[in-house]
Amino acid sequence: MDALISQSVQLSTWVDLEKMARTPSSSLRFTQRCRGQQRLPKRLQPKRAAAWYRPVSLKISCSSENYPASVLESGSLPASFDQAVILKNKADEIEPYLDGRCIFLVGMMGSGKTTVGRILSEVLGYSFFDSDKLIEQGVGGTAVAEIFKLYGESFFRDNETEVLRKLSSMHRLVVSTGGGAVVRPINWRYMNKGISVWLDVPLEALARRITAVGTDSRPLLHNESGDAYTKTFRRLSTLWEERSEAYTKAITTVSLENIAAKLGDEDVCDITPTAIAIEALVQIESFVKK
Ligand SMILES: Nc1ncnc2c1ncn2[C@@H]1O[C@H](COP(=O)(O)OP(=O)(O)OP(=O)(O)O)[C@@H](O)[C@H]1O
Ligand SMILES: O=C(O)C1=C[C@@H](O)[C@@H](O)[C@H](O)C1
Repeated sequence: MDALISQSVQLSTWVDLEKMARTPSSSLRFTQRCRGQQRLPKRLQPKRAAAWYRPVSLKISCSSENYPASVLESGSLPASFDQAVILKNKADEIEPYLDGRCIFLVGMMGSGKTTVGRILSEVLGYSFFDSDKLIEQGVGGTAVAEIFKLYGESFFRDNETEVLRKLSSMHRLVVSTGGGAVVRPINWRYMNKGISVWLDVPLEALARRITAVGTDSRPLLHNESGDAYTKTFRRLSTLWEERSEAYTKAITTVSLENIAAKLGDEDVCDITPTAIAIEALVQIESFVKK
């Protein structure tokens, strides 16, 4: 036990968070889906994810600076409209209301916390942290799957709580949390010092994304049988039953089904990370302006 304790995260020594947080993400790039992409049968679609979106130059886009950022709320977003402009306008509009509060993204594994979190940090001029990565650094660069194997899940969870505690005392961060961070009530005390945002993605879409990138780095998906999609979907369903209620403790929710309905998309997998980031800002706005 002593050995375990001595290996637990010493945040003050393993990473200078304060210093890193003073350096906001530098590359300001925005993304947009390639609309011309050929449709494949659903089960073959996951590989689209990585190539889905292309960078959009903000300089070119900014000509339509005063376009109403509430366009997504009204559900009237034209398919070809430059989402990067809407995103940037919305970020500029709400940033002063945040008062430097951190944004904690929660959601099942594969829900896009890292992808969307990076976009949000860039447009808000915040720093981005991935709590899984911080835990790995704290355990000498050991991968999450290895930490589970060597020391067990509760060791991992203790370190996760410590990381969240530390991050919650800081400002101007966007944090991508681990999929299971919602389970411990104490973590909510830390995350809700800032603004928590639940990315609510249907299980089928999660299973497709995760199958596309593989389950090696996700220890909780290792013990199922069957083909990759089926076992991922099955395990996600069990985790969902255990956790769905916990996710509702988030201060705000971004539902991909709601976005799909607003945009007229029939498939949640067609929603770009940029559109999800816009909706996150819209939801955060309704909380901070309350
Ligand atoms: N809107 C999206 N559409 C399609 N694919 C996406 C979208 N958002 C993320 N992805 C893809 O899904 C996978 C998981 O995304 P990401 O790593 O951002 O999720 P996460 O919630 O941080 O996952 P984890 O909790 O397991 O670390 C990645 O391959 C990413 O490219
Ligand atoms: O859903 C979960 O419990 C996890 C998700 C990952 O982000 C990691 O935090 C870890 O693999 C556990």
